[in-house]
Amino acid sequence: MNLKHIKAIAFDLDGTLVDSIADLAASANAMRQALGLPPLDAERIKSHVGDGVASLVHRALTDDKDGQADEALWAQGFTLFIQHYRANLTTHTRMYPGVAESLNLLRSLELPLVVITNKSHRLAAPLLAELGIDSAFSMILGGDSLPEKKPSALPLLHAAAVLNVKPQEMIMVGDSENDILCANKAGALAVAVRYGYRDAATLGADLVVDSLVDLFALLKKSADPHANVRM
Ligand SMILES: O=C(O)COP(=O)(O)O
Ligand SMILES: [Mg+2]
Repeated sequence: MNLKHIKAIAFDLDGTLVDSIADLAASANAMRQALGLPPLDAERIKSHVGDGVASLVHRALTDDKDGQADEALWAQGFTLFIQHYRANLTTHTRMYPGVAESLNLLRSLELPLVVITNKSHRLAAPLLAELGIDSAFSMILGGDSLPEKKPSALPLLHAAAVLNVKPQEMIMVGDSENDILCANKAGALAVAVRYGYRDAATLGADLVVDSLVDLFALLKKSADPHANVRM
């Protein structure tokens, strides 16, 4: 695929734009403590992140990736988690190195930028606002914005339709299998970041980058009429 044809870029949030593990782990452990459960390791909680808050609460209560907590316990846990996390979206959460700079650079290429996350919209939007980068994005799709979330192609297809571009003209940048599957099913270019919550080398992305600055450099080069960048 030639990067010259790229007309819009979608970004995953957790593990791609921001490192949110410390705050997610603190909220999961505050929930566990309120329910009389011992704390879990942040690394353990990291392995439970990626399919949205409802699923994280099940996994954090059972400490099992496929675990389903009892319905009443889950409902209590969900409320406790959201209360704590809403108040601590950016206590420790920061952008990864190069993110703020690359968003500005990418905007200079006049490409619309969107966020497609499995986090609830009501958490994702204020998180981006607190970090001062919400205005970089023309759309923020949360895991609860549409009937299906990643790994479904729906959020990416929806973004493409709203932006009036073909999914094949979009890049999805992410850190997990959900992002790559979403991109593949939509027909978009799948780019993985090496620093995220999963091992990027195993995801089967079309391209793996060390930083979003590298992605900008590739796009800029391919926009140069004298360059011939193919991947
Ligand atoms: O909140 C999650 O579970 C993961 O969110 P992400 O899709 O931004 O990685
Ligand atoms: Mg992610």
